[in-house]
Amino acid sequence: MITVHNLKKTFRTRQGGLLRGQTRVMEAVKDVSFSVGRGEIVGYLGPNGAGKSTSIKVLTGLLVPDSGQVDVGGLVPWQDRRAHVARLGAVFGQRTTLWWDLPVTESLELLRHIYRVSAARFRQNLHDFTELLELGPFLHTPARALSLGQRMRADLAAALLHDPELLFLDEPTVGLDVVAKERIREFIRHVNATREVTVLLTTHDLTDVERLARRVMIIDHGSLLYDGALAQLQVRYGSARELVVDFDAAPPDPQVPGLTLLGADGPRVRYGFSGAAATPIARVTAHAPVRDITVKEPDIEATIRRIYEGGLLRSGVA
Ligand SMILES: Nc1ncnc2c1ncn2[C@@H]1O[C@H](COP(=O)(O)OP(=O)(O)OP(=O)(O)O)[C@@H](O)[C@H]1O
Repeated sequence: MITVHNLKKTFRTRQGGLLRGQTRVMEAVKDVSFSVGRGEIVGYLGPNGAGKSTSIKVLTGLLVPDSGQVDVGGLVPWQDRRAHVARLGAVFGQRTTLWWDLPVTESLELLRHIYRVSAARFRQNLHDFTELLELGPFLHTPARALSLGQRMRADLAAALLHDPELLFLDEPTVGLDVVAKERIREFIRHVNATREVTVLLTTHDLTDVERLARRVMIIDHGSLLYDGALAQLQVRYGSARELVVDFDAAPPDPQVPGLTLLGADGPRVRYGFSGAAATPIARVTAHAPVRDITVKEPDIEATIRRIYEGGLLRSGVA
């Protein structure tokens, strides 16, 4: 569906202040290559200023790269803009594509004309999305009067009305409460599964990624640092699993062979380990009488933070 090869995009800006007049060159995307198959959901992650929006803008045809090849379903986005745009949808959590003063239905009706969606197809999609996203109660409300959650649901319907093959989602759950977030994610999963829509998801909410994407790409300073399975990221770069043990009494020597001692606080001792928990648990219970044991899984948020902070993978794409 998407093939990107050696993509490079540089911005040149005139400096102000002391450096007035000098040109600053910012390599927003340095040398990025990846491909995404039809029907995949891929999380596209990176800290602020990493190069995500720039690469997405190239993929949507809004920006022309300095060099590199991009193919989206057989088209070059910035060359075949009209045909390309007809096949993609986008939702930006931070802003709406709906007309601010128009009732939602009228915005959808306008989009139907812009995208030349047949009347029958429009009726069917509107019916499906109204049901799935529960749009009914606010279809006749102007966008400006919608709650954030309602606005996001209406925007999703608007983005999918013309049956795009590819959907760009930029912070689709930002600012929503947990229930509203889950609803949006459920809908995205549904359209991906039933319509085979390919989804590129940019978000700072890692729960979105965990719930939706099996694959993640991580970009920083314009270079792709990781492209692979989310689960593999945890195995390779996550911190160890943790065993929290409550002994009957504080053990005189909390060290247990084969386990990494992380900390001891009276009878509660924490150990790090990798792999299955059975052996570490057996070792601990053989060490001293135990009252309770819990296994704490490594936190994806912490893993990604470590990658951003330490440039853990900077040596190349994993
Ligand atoms: N039009 C532009 N002119 C000059 N510099 C730009 C322009 N657009 C982006 N940049 C710079 O390119 C770099 C990458 O920006 P980009 O917007 O792609 O990052 P991002 O990963 O999307 O960040 P965020 O998560 O904050 O949206 C940044 O240093 C940014 O300042």
